[in-house]
Amino acid sequence: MDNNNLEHHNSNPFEDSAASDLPVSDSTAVLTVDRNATLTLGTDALILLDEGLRHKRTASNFGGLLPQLAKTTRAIPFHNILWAAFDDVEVAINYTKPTGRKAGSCRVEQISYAVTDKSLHNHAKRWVEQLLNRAYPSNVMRKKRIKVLINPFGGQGQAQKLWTTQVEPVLVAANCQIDVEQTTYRGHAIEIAKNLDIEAYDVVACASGDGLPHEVFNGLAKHPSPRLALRKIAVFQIPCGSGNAMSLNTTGTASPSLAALELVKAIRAPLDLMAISQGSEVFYSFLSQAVGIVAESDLGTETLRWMGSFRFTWGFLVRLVGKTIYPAEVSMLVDTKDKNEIRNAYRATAEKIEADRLRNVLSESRAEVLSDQEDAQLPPLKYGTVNDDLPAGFSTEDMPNLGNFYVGNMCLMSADLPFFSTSLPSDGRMDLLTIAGDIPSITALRMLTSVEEGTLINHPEVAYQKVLAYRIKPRVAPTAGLISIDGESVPFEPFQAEIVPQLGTILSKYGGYYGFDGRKLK
Ligand SMILES: Nc1ncnc2c1ncn2[C@@H]1O[C@H](COP(=O)(O)OP(=O)(O)OP(=O)(O)O)[C@@H](O)[C@H]1O
Repeated sequence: MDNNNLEHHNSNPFEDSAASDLPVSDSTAVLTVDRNATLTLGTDALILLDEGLRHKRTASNFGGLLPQLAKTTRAIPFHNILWAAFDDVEVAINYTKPTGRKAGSCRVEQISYAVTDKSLHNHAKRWVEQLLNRAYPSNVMRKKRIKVLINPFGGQGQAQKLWTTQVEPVLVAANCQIDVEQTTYRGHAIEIAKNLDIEAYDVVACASGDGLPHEVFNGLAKHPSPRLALRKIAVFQIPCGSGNAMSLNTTGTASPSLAALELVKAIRAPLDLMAISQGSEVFYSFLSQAVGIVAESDLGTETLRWMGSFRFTWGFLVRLVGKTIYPAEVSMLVDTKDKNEIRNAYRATAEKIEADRLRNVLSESRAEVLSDQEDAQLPPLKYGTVNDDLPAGFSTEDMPNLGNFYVGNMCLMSADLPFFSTSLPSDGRMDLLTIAGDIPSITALRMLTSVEEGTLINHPEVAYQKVLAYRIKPRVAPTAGLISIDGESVPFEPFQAEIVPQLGTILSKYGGYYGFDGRKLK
């Protein structure tokens, strides 16, 4: 059963239905503790059977004055269990409990029971280890060593508070080793990642928007052993910014506390990065590049921050309906432009990964260390820079009516907007879509609904292709538009991008995909 479903089904933790989960025949799964309680390792959850702890206020016991013994059962999904220990006196279990509307957040709780019967101590020790094995399947790293970077200005200044109240307690309760640093200037995260002791950490977690992960990938790329640094250190976002696409794609949530749980439980996965060449610079993008409507919606709506994530949708709508165009010359090295092929391949991959994920057999498809054949340095650009002659194999198209040029390496670009539904973290390709700017307004409005459903690819007016590289030259004056790379503004000048397969590493709840259900593409 999906852990998520389990969480929802058991939103009332004292639900008796969980009792059917008990594997009564396996005595090693059961630990009897004091107060006549039993703790049992079920299929997906720890089942707690505790008698006589609840004093109910009912008419029959004089409004609670007489204690009423009630048999109670609590199910705690293994996924929510952060840590367990037995110290020869007590078994203590830390876990997260769903809280908030629609369980949109969680908080740390602890249960503890004494085991006074000494003859049970050896069994208690083994039982706790079994519980930890279920809470942390073999593909999930325990006690991660995490470098935490906090952008004090992230999310309109909320990041530090969100970290302290919602995230740190989860990581502490999971016995993670944490080392916290606030960024003090723009670009600070690049410096920190560049100088990171990569043997001392497993993860860099950014309590920020998408800006800090972008800097961390680029900082690791400047490390003395860049390829090893990008391979060994997993980059993670704790959603504390205004744009939290990375977290939405890798954890399925923009709630800092729920993302913290995924930081504890997610598995490592390779991520393709995109090498961007613009002017004399070369840097890496992990998320997206946009020219035209999306860039304007993202970057040109700062004054509408009060709208929250809706400002993006609003900006998009205004520009779509206004039929804004951004003429450009686009050259692409296309892998496939056959939408059927793209959809079918995605569906097959997503189904396989999801099935493995539910059976906990997903594991990182790549060694954590570089092999002898692999170079420790960054791979050279395959297609040169934007200043070189166009390499062979690129097809060039003049797009005088271009409205939207959007390239993605992840599925969701903001909450509920899966622009790139067929995107995969490491398929060695970028998803590139173009839409003319002068389409009828009614078509534009329909497209917006399709974006929300993840079916934008299905529109005949949308060109959707998987590409290995591209170059775009905007044909309007340099002051005429905006270009957004990973949500940050770059000069309105030609640039070139190429995919660098599996260069980076992330922690992801979904492993090799972003959780988008391929059946929705029909
Ligand atoms: N102390 C600081 N002072 C100024 N800028 C900072 C500081 N720390 C980080 N930054 C910069 O803030 C930028 C945005 O960061 P981030 O994405 O984490 O936040 P955000 O709330 O989503 O903001 P935005 O909407 O501006 O992208 C990054 O480019 C980063 O370099």
